[in-house]
Amino acid sequence: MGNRKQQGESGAEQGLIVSHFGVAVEVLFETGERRMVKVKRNSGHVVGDQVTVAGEVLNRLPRRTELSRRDARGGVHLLAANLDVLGVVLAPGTPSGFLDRAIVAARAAGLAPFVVFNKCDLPESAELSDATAGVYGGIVPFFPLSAVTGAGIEPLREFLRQGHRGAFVGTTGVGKSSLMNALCPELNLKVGELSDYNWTGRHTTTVSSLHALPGGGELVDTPGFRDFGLVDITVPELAAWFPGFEALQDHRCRFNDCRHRQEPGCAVRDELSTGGITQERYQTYLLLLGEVEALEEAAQRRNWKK
Ligand SMILES: Nc1nc2c(ncn2[C@@H]2O[C@H](COP(=O)(O)OP(=O)(O)OP(=O)(O)O)[C@@H](O)[C@H]2O)c(=O)[nH]1
Ligand SMILES: [Zn+2]
Repeated sequence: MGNRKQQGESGAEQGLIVSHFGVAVEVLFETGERRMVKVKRNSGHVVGDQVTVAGEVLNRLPRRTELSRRDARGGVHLLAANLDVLGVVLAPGTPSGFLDRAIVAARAAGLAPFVVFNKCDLPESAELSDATAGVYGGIVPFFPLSAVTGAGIEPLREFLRQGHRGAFVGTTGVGKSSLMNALCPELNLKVGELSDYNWTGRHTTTVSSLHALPGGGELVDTPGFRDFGLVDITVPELAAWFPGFEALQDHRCRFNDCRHRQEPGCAVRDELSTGGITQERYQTYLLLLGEVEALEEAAQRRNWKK
C-alpha cells in the first residue's frame, strides 16, 4: 500500500478497467472520470483489473481472482479479473452436469457461485426449478425468475446490491443476454455511448465490459463467457469442490489426491455413512468423475502422439 501512495505522488491515478476494446481499455478512475488508454493487443489486461495510469502508461495491480476458460487445445483464456460471484444460469433443457461443472469451476477460481433458474414463466419450468432448488437450494443461493416478465428478479437484484461483482455463465439460449438487459436498464444506451470512443478508427466492437447496477453491484458482460457452455474442470478440482461435498472443508480425506471412490480414510465415504453427504449427490459425483477422467485421459493420449 505504501507503493500506492508513491505512485499517487508521481502523478499516477488508480482506476478500474471497465471496457476492453483489444487495442485500448476504458478506465474508470476513483474520481469518477473515464478515459481510454491504449494497450498492446496481448497485454493480458482484462475487465475488472485494478490499474494505475500515469499519462499513457498503465500498470496492473495484483488480482484477487481470475476467471479463465480452457479451450479444446488446452489454451487458457482469461475472461475477467477480481470477480467475487458467478451466476450459473439454467433453463429447461440445460444439459445435466452443467451446473455441477460450473459450480466447481467457480469455486476453483475463488468465486462464490449462485444459481439463476430462468424462464420460470414457462409451464414446464415449475417442476424442474423446484427439483433443482431441492438439491442446490441449501448449497448455493438460488434465484428462480423470468428475465422476460421480471417475476422473481428482485431478490437477485437485492443479492447483487450487496456489492458483489459478478458475471453470468450458461449454455446458449438460457437467457444470459435477456437477464443482463433486465438488470442493467442503461445497457443499450451505454453500448451506444461507447461507440463514440471509436478514435482508433478500427476495432470498434467492445470485447468485454463492466456495468455498474443501479443501487449497487456490478456485472461483467464478456462474449467469451458464452463458450463456458463446455465448462472444463480437472479431477482434483472436482474432488475438492463438488457441490454437496462442503463437509470436506472441515473433514479431510487421508490422501490429498483422494478421488473418493475406494480410498482408505475417505471423508466423503464417512459423510455418506452418516448422511452428511447424500447418496444422490455421491452418485452424481461418480458419474461426473468418470466423465472428467475420460476427458483427461483422451487429452493425455493426444499429447503422447505429438
Ligand atoms: N419464456 C422466456 N423466454 C426467455 C426468457 N429469457 C430469455 N428468453 C428467450 O430465450 C431466447 C434466448 O435468450 P438470450 O438472452 O439471447 O440467451 P443467451 O443465453 O444470451 O444466448 P446466447 O447469446 O446464445 O448465449 C430468446 O428467444 C429469449 O427471448 C424468459 O425468462 N422466459
Ligand atoms: Zn476421499
